Amino acid sequence: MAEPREIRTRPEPDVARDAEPCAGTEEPAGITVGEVGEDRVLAAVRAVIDAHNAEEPRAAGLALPPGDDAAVLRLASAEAVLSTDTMAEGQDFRLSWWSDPVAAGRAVGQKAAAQNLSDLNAMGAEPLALLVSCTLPADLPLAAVTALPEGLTAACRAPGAGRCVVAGGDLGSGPGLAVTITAVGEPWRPEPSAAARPLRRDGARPGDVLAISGPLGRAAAGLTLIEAGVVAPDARPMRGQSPQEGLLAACAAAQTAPSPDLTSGAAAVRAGATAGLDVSDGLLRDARRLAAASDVALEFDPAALEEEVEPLRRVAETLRRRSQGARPDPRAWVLSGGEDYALLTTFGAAAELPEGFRRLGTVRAHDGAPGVDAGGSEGSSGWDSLSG
Ligand SMILES: Nc1ncnc2c1ncn2[C@@H]1O[C@H](COP(=O)(O)OP(=O)(O)OP(=O)(O)O)[C@@H](O)[C@H]1O
Ligand SMILES: Cc1ncc(C[n+]2csc(CCOP(=O)(O)O)c2C)c(N)n1
Ligand SMILES: [Mg+2]
Repeated sequence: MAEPREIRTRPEPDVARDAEPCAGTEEPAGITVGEVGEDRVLAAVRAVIDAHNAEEPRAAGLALPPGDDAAVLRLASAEAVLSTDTMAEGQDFRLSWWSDPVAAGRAVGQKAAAQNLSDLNAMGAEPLALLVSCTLPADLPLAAVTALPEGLTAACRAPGAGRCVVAGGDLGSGPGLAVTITAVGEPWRPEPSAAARPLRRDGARPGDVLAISGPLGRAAAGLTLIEAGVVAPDARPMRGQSPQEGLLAACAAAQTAPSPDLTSGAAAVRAGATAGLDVSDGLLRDARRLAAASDVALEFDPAALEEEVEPLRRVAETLRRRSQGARPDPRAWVLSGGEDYALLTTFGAAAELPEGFRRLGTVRAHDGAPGVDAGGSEGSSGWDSLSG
């Protein structure tokens, strides 16, 4: 019989098994997925997903719900927008960050959904369905797996994603927890009678304004804070906290359960954005991708970058005080941290930036090769999914 895997302060298995049942199932707390087997894990997962899919307007979009070899989705548009992304234990999160398997499962589910929803948002598309494939170690507590769809469906209830169903998935076993999501969407229209126009990376033109839709560097700061044991992974900003504790909690939340603004893609399309992508691998690395696709140079405004870095200097200061030997670099968090899921966008010079967008710089013609000018920090590499 497989022992439940180490999730920091998890109770001793025999004690846990006599305790309250696992949420949403009749199983004792602490029982593992290997002990209950595929059918019972699937039943627990489906209970959460089916309840989510049954609510209007989502139910109206599912012509055939999960349960057959594939689901059938109703599309209004002639074009679908497709994206996929994997989150793997060790590379994207550590289960050892959490003491509670339910909190761990919820956060992993929310982040896996959020990073995929962010990619659709970055295409100017409305998310309609997710397919969720899970690799589960046999010794993972069932409670963590039941919590996964709770995190997924919570992410789908964010403004901008309200029509998104979970159309199915797959369960398999392997040495580490991994969640792969495929997301399906439809491009937003600038206005009801206009043709759909996905937000691509290749439309930036010299003279355009470069803008960003959300905070930068927080997820990277959160990763450092959590790894140093300075902030708990489930810390969340709350009323009554000091502004500094609230900021530290916002960094933890940005890392473990990001909630990108999923209305920003539609807003960018309506405001006539010329190009856009979401910042997942670091501002400069992703900006270089946009510059290369559009064959332009992106010039960052030093004062605008400083505004992003400034609040994180206070985070770095707390980290230095509370964790001996820590050498945080708040500028590197902003420029190359990654996992921000903010929308980096370009607009024509005359366009009014939509609410929530801040100006970051200017698009210029390049003098030889596309690239970015960030006041001497251009060498910063960002995240590489194979070499870290
Ligand atoms: N194994 C693969 N097979 C086919 N296409 C791939 C594969 N891996 C990546 N791609 C394609 O390469 C492009 C860039 O991939 P990348 O993962 O960098 O996309 P992204 O969504 O911007 O990044 P992130 O994963 O950080 O969100 C995407 O269009 C993606 O579909
Ligand atoms: C344990 C642990 N180690 C490192 C990181 C940092 N990290 C992981 S993926 C990624 C970029 C986006 O990836 P992708 O392009 O695959 O979506 C970054 C910056 C983390 N979150 N947890
Ligand atoms: Mg992306």
